[in-house]
Amino acid sequence: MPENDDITDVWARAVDILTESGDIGGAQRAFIRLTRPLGAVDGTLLLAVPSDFAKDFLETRARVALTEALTEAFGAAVRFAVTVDPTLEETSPRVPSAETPDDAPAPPTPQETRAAARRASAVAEADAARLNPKYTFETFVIGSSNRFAHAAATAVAESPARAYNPLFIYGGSGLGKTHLLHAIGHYARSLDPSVRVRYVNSEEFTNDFINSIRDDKAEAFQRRYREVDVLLIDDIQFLQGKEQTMEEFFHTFNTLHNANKQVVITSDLAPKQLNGFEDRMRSRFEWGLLTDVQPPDLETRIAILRKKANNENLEIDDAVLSYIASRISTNIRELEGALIRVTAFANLNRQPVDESLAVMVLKDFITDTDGEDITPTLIMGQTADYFSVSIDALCSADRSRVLVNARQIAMYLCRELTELSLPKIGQLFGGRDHTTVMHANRKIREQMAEKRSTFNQVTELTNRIKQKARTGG
Ligand SMILES: Nc1ncnc2c1ncn2[C@@H]1O[C@H](COP(=O)(O)OP(=O)(O)OP(=O)(O)O)[C@@H](O)[C@H]1O
Repeated sequence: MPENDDITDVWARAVDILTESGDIGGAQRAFIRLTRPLGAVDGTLLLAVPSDFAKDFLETRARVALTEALTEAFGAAVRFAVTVDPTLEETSPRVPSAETPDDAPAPPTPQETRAAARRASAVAEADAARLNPKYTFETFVIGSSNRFAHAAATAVAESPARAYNPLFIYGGSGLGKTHLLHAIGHYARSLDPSVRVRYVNSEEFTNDFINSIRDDKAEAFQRRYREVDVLLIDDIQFLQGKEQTMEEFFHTFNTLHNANKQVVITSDLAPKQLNGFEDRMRSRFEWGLLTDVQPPDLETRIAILRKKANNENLEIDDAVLSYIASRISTNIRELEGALIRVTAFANLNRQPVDESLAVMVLKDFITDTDGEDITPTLIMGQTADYFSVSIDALCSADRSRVLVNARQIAMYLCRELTELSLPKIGQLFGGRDHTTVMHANRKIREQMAEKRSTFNQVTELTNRIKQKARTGG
């Protein structure tokens, strides 16, 4: 986080990124223009807006897009908190006034910044949970493959630290572990808004820990993870081999557990199979409840697709959903990817989504993936080639239109075709934050349904990548 002096510059950059992304509509930009950055406290940027209405807008409709833009502008994960300052309405240069430059708001004094920090700290608390609004129990489909994990997750959210502690959920990629973690956080907070929840992927935890040592901020780091009621830690397997971080996590875990605070952990493997973890750590993972998630059966896959379609207001025949569900069986992320492609194609061509269209669109997408070895290097190499750019440029900070598009497509394909986590993908693309990858992913999904060129680029590249992987690269 830069010094407060630089905050105005970085804020201006974030506003540019946000505007360029097209995520915020014309009328809504007024809210952004009225927003003033006040300063930074503990990784949280404090923003002031003139009304509750504007605050509500930033915190709900604009939350994801703004967080992503800020993170990109700062070059590190950033949260924001919003405070209402009615005097901004009069002082904001809504109508630029060349004659009265003195009307421009004066930069806040240190006292004002501190006061705003105090006012905003409650908001920052809510922000710190970092939960994806889409991953709730309402959007989670229950089937025999995840019934037990779902029940355990609900029990933990209803009575943190009193049902099972820790709750350890394990299973293959794309089977809903992250979704369940976030759902626990949402539900626990809906039952008791004062519950302090924090979600973190173990790779972010590692980076945060390393940065805290570098910046001599160990205390703030410990506060972040120890002063919570529910700690949700995703993909614990990534701590493997990171001795110091593991040690830190061990103490975090003990502190929370001793203080009767809930810990929920996910992993790709059961504790016993987690190599590179000390026995004392593995045995703690088994103190509470272990539960796995399995690949969903056909009925559950169809139900998941139906729910996704309903949530997106898409009208799709059951025959189409059955067809997609019958062809993709192991990974729910891939199942969603197939649905997106089919509906994007139908939308672009103004055609109804029927089975023959699904068969046609997915003919290359659904291939026997056995033996395929799709690596991020392969994806980056093929994407760079396709757009006639270099891999270095893909990973650089260059934000020219061609590169932004190529980079976002490559990130999207890494997410869809490999099992890499969001932070890992961000790291591969020049040390970007995981929210940048999330943004790219969403952007390309949306663009595929709106721009034929994007749809074609993604389809063509997927085919090339799968082809290369099949023939051994
Ligand atoms: N039972 C379910 N109902 C609805 N959607 C689901 C369900 N299970 C998974 N999904 C969706 O599938 C996608 C992948 O799930 P998620 O990211 O939670 O998987 P994961 O097990 O954490 O994978 P990874 O180990 O790769 O991080 C998400 O979009 C999620 O919403």
